[in-house]
Amino acid sequence: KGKHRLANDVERVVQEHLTYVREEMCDGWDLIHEEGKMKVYRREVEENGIVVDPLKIFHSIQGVTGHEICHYFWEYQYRMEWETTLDSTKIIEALDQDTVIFFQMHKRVWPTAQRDSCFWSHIRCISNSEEDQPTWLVVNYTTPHPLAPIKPPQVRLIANVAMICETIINEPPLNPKDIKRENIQCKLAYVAFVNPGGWVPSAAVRNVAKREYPRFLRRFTSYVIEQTRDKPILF
Ligand SMILES: O=S(=O)(CCO)c1ccc(-c2ccc(C3CCCC3)c([C@@H]3C[C@@H]3c3ccccn3)c2)cc1
Repeated sequence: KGKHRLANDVERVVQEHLTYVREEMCDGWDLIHEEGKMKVYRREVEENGIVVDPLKIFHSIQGVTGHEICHYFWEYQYRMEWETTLDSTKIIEALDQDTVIFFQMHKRVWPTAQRDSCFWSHIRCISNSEEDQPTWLVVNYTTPHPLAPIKPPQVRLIANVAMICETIINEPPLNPKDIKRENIQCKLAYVAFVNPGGWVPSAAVRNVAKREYPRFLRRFTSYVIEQTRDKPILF
């Protein structure tokens, strides 16, 4: 199938994330939260008085693959089962079998006005040298759309989010068919650049972010572990 109208944007943003995720975590990033294997980093950034702190979370999940994490993160039908911060989500356009456009209504976070979001969501497998497992990623990137008009008082979020996953196979058995879930783990990097799209009290949005991102990742990864427990491994 030919290239869709946003194919070049998707390519550019995916490459940016792939370059950026490997960036050293020293300069200017504060470790703001740690629980188990999850490390949450943040940089404090304000644009015109609006908090737009970039956020980076590194996590390692036992028993699931990067493909499985990305599958449940990207697929529409599971979203309301793990996303607790949404009032609604729907696909308003499919650009190809790996790229769709979502429109979402986010639950209101007092005292801020209600947010909505419209973003293309792209899933991709990047097979590097054949001996390792491939890298799977999902990118969610804000885009305007005629079916998602801005409707004040709702405020449009500006989000650029990536979930980038590697699959590690510990002590691979001779026959790949014998790989068990206790031999695999997913190492993920989650990057979120979210601009609330309108004024919010800095302290409020920083507290919400500090609480909600780890909670969302905890809940999402537990959901994937549950969903995949008795299923064949999806590499
Ligand atoms: O990973 S995703 O692409 C999953 C797609 O469903 C994604 C995750 C989170 C957001 C998000 C949306 C709104 C808000 C705020 C801004 C002012 C008032 C609400 C926040 C702030 C950071 C805090 C936050 C973090 C996580 C969850 C909810 N709240 C984040 C958007 C997309």
